[in-house]
Amino acid sequence: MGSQWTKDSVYRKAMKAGYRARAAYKLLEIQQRNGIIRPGDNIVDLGAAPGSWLQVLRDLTDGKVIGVDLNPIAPMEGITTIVGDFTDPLVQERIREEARGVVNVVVSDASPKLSGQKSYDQARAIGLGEDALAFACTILKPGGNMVIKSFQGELFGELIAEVRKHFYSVRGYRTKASRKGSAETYIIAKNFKGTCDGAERPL
Ligand SMILES: C[S@@+](CC[C@H](N)C(=O)[O-])C[C@H]1O[C@@H](n2cnc3c(N)ncnc32)[C@H](O)[C@@H]1O
Repeated sequence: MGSQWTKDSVYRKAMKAGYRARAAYKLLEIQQRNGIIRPGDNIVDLGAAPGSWLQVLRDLTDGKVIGVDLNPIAPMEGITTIVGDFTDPLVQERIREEARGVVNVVVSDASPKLSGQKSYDQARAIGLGEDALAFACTILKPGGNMVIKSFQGELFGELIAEVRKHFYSVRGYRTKASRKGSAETYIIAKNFKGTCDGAERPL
């Protein structure tokens, strides 16, 4: 994960366990506390490289798992990977084709390259969360669940309000595996209403 990821104890634990990144523990905790994934679910993972969430997802479901990232993801048995920008309509079309009809869960751990300028980085991260939500609304099955990586800050409230328009149950959740002092907060959205703000649902 580049130089942002120092070799702290969670990192060392993850490497020992065979995970590709320490982020695996964030998803494991999210699942344990929020039960977003059921066995048999078909899942799309946005911003999936290097692939530790995909490793966790593979163990949680027998359904189809699709990982998408700007960067290549080293091959993983039983996982479909797509290299591309998930906001690109052509990439979205490929995801739809691979999903072949039913997506029960969308998880997004996507984050932009950080510039170090706090408010600029937060605005871009929130924008990416909005993009993930807009896309998820076009592929998720009604009743489906979603996880969106986000950051606390002035725009966080707007994003969570937007998510609430589309899901019956929504909460912010900070994982213990997140770095100390980080504003990182995941939005846990359950029970998709099936509405898409007038946008077409191609599936
Ligand atoms: C924190 S990493 C994800 C770690 C991953 N969950 C794991 O467990 O290995 C964030 C990823 O988001 C990706 N990303 C950012 N914007 C993206 C976009 N528009 N489309 C696809 N991937 C994106 C980055 O390339 C980066 O690999």
